[in-house]
Amino acid sequence: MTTSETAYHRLSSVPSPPVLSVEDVRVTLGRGLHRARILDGVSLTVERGETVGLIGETGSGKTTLARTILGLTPVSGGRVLVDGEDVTRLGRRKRRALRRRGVVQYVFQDPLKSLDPDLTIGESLTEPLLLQGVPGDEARERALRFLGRVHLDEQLLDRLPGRLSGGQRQRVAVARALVTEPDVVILDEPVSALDAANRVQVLSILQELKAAGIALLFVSHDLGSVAGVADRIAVLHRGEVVEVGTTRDVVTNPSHPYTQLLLRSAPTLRSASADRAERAALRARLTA
Ligand SMILES: Nc1ncnc2c1ncn2[C@@H]1O[C@H](COP(=O)(O)OP(=O)(O)OP(=O)(O)O)[C@@H](O)[C@H]1O
Repeated sequence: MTTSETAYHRLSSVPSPPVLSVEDVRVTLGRGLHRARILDGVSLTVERGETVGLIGETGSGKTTLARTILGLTPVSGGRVLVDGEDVTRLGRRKRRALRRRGVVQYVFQDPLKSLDPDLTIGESLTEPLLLQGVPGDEARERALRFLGRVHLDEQLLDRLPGRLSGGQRQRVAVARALVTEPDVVILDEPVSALDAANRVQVLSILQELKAAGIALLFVSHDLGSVAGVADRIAVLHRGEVVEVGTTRDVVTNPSHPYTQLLLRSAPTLRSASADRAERAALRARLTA
């Protein structure tokens, strides 16, 4: 959907379907004795222009869900609709075509994974567009525009990623995810590897993208960084969504013990660090 179509849907009374709809997804991975259910009946939607935070501890299945949305991990049940198209049923050729269209983009925790170390920043930003057949001049113009959107100077265009700071690299990775004007961007721990100053900068860029109506799925173990950006939060625990609600509701009135535990472990959301005994008691309830 183009930007003007998105604006039309926002202004008109025509209900627009979610840009991303994960429906009762089950994923089983591993072989033999190590085979395990990693996602168990996960459902989640991201509406146009909405930012959804997906939070959960290490091993809860966040990256597996992100990979499933990208069509990289096969499902054993359920479906994933991107702009109404079930990406779990696509053949390899259609999946590649969908990827080339850049409808869903992905930003990794480590920006070096999103950026080819041998390509200049300019080449990294224009590559997805040239693959789509966008003419060189237009691709360069767009690359420059999106570099500006992440508040980076055009002088960086000729540099290699290795000559940028971690924070600059992550902003380039965000710009690269945006150049194809995707319907939804998945950000997998986008600020976890950054220092405090860069974290604040990237989070404020995410706020701007959100204000510009780009749909974001912000994946993180850190409720604190997600809460400042997300409209809604889904909590993943051992492969199941145990709670989903508006950020305000989840933060002020969490219903699941696991969410309560995450909140008590997020010092930025509490005036004082929580009592260790309180957290231990919640953990005991979860493992009981
Ligand atoms: N290919 C695989 N085969 C078997 N098990 C896997 C595979 N990939 C992931 N897992 C397991 O699935 C579970 C969820 O992993 P996943 O990486 O999705 O979690 P996560 O929430 O993203 O964690 P992290 O924050 O550490 O990245 C883990 O227990 C992991 O060991």
